[in-house]
Amino acid sequence: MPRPRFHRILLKLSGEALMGQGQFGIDPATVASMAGEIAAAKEAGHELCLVVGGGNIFRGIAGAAQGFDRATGDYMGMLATVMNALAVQNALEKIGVDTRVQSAIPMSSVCEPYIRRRAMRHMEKGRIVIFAAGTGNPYFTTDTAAALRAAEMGCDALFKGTSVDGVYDADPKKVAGATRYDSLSFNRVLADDLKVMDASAVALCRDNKIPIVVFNIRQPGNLAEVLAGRGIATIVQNEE
Ligand SMILES: Nc1ncnc2c1ncn2[C@@H]1O[C@H](COP(=O)(O)OP(=O)(O)OP(=O)(O)O)[C@@H](O)[C@H]1O
Ligand SMILES: O=c1ccn([C@@H]2O[C@H](COP(=O)(O)O)[C@@H](O)[C@H]2O)c(=O)[nH]1
Repeated sequence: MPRPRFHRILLKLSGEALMGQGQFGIDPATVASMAGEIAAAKEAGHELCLVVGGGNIFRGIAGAAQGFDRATGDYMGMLATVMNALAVQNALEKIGVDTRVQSAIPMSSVCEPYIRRRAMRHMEKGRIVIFAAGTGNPYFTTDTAAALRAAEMGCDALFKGTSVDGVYDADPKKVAGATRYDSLSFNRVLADDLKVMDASAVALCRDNKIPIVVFNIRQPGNLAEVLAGRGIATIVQNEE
């Protein structure tokens, strides 16, 4: 069954997707190619805002495992998302797309602070707003930031662009033969503890009736396909 098309979307880009074939950091060619796909989505008439992850640089939980204080590690992770946001902004502006980066941790010499009404105005003017520094709070992730900003911006859906092509009944990177869902309910994701996204993000989308579309952003051309309601992806939504 074709999935619905959505007009205003929040696109969550996993930090890992920016690594390309590398194991760490930012691959400029990968970021440029993603920017091209985002620009095409805008050309196709979608209103877009972005949340960028930081897993290609630093995750607080990994830092804690190495002996960092968890909250300090989380702040380091949030700063990593700012670097990624600037890289995506740079790539978009190189191809003529008007953007603004807004950070949940104010850093006025680098980018705008997050101001909801200002972000809305940017979107009305056709700019792509890139939300950086997650929620600004430790013990959260950029998935929750994506759900929060999607609700605040009145988005019709949250598209999670990641390194797997949907939600499976178990982590497909760990369990051979895991089965992919085409669609499933928020409550099923939570009840089965499916870890493709953290529970707080899923609950926030459920409570605000924002469908989540999980798809593989690493596959060239996939963003356009999935936005058009085609291609391989999983839609998570409320039961009818
Ligand atoms: N049931 C499941 N279905 C699909 N993927 C799952 C599932 N359980 C765990 N995963 C894992 O979830 C990950 C998707 O999250 P992702 O890697 O995009 O992390 P992120 O924290 O959102 O981004 P970042 O790379 O910025 O940290 C995949 O790597 C996948 O292996
Ligand atoms: O609201 C937030 C968002 C993120 N963090 C920290 O940043 C890293 C990177 O984000 P990912 O979602 O893993 O890509 C995350 O591991 C946290 O350490 C945060 O503290 N608060």
